[in-house]
Amino acid sequence: TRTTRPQRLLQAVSINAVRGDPDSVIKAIDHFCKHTEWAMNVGDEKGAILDLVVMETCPSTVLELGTYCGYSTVRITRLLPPATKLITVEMNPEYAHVARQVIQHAGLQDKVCVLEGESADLIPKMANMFGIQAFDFVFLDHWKDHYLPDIRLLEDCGLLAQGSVVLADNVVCPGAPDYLNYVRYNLKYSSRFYQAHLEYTRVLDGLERSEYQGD
Ligand SMILES: Nc1ncnc2c1ncn2[C@@H]1O[C@H](/C=C/CNC(=O)c2cc([N+](=O)[O-])cc(O)c2O)[C@@H](O)[C@H]1O
Ligand SMILES: [Mg+2]
Repeated sequence: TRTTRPQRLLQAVSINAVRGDPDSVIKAIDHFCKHTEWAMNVGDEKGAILDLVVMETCPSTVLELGTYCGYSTVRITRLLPPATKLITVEMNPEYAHVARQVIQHAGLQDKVCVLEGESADLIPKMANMFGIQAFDFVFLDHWKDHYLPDIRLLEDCGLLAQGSVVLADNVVCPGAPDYLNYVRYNLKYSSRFYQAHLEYTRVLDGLERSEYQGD
């Protein structure tokens, strides 16, 4: 049977990227998506904004929803100090398997936990599973209609604290209007928009950074 896009992306990484070198993994995926086959990774332009927000946040605990092939997982984790942990949630077992191999190729497997399952099922279990209080940084890049229910679930589970930063991909394209409305017109968040383009295209898109103001 034909290979899947994630499998073809992984093959490009294993052929073109240097083992243990996260930047070469990122470059190999961006090259694959620009010259061979588009894939829904956050990409290089929005990825540079993601890098800046991660670096200014200096998070100790990180959550990502929607691992896909692990591109943004590698982007974020390569910037984290040794003691930190990143939890990334992926409901598709085949994508999770590809992501684990991409993360391993980057040499970042010891700093990442790829959790297989649906975010709504796993979020309520995280505090106990990992002995954490709150997430310092959350990256939303899963189904766009899950952004709003999942940020509310994170609040209800006490997994956001004052200063927690939530960064959401694709708030213009494909868009997450209910989520945007919630974080922009709600005193619990201080929100700002970073204009950019949809990965590997000239279509307008952007990221929304929302800082939790505390209960
Ligand atoms: N509730 C949940 N729990 C766990 N994993 C979940 C989940 N919902 C979705 N996922 C996973 O997250 C990824 C989906 C991403 C949707 N992005 C997109 O649909 C998307 C589309 C475009 N686009 O169309 O141009 C551009 C982009 O940057 C995009 O992120 C898939 O790997 C999927 O299995
Ligand atoms: Mg995205």
